[in-house]
Amino acid sequence: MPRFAANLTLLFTELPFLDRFEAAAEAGFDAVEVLFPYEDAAPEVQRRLAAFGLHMVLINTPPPNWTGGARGFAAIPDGQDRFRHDFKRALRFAHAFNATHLHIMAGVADGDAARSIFVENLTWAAAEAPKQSLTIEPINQGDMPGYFLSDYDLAADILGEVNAPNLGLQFDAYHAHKITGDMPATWKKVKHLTRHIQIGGLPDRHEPLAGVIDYPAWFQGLDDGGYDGWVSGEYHPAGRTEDGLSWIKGFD
Ligand SMILES: O=C(O)C(=O)[C@H](O)CO
Ligand SMILES: [Mg+2]
Repeated sequence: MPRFAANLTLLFTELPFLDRFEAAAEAGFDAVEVLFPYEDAAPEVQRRLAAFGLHMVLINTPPPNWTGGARGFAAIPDGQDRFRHDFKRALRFAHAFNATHLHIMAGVADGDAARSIFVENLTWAAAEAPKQSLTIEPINQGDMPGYFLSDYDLAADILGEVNAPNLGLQFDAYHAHKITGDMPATWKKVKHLTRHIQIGGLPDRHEPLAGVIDYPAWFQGLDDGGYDGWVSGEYHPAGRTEDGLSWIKGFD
């Protein structure tokens, strides 16, 4: 089975944020990710990671206000100062947590100006943080209307143009199905670009079980294909988080 991580922004929300680390460790996870770990003091998060033997797989560059606010600044033509300021801050958090990946959020934008500023900002970020793995993630338009990056061909083109060794694709299987209608075929096209995977069930982004996407078969394919990155559960549990974790235990 792949190496699994728990997204603590979406999982274990029965508990206050800082208590989710212990719950994830007790449920059998060795690693976690947190979309926006900017509201709690970094040393407190570090303490929880160490206390429960957890690795931080990923954090995101910050939007100012996640609830109904911006979705990032990397592709916003007049948002370059904001993006660079936020990126440096995000990098400090990523270093403090020893996070494997930092996901750069593009924001809501479209057109040629957005594409060129995205390439420019990614090129700058990759040079600014040569030792940090950076990712970009296509997100479906239904969940995030107007998000700049919602196309895998565009993501592949941009990665090719930036051509930085520390920048790669974040492949969210739930978004991939929503965007292309054929997640396994999309995976085959982009797996060579991918450095992090997230998963969730279809159609409602609940547990990643067998269904529209045959997750048991796909996990086997990841193993057979030698994928050695993390696979993170990023979904809204249908009930109690602990009751829906058969996917980390071989679907028993
Ligand atoms: O929406 C997702 O799938 C993500 O992974 C983003 O990081 C933020 O929502
Ligand atoms: Mg995702």
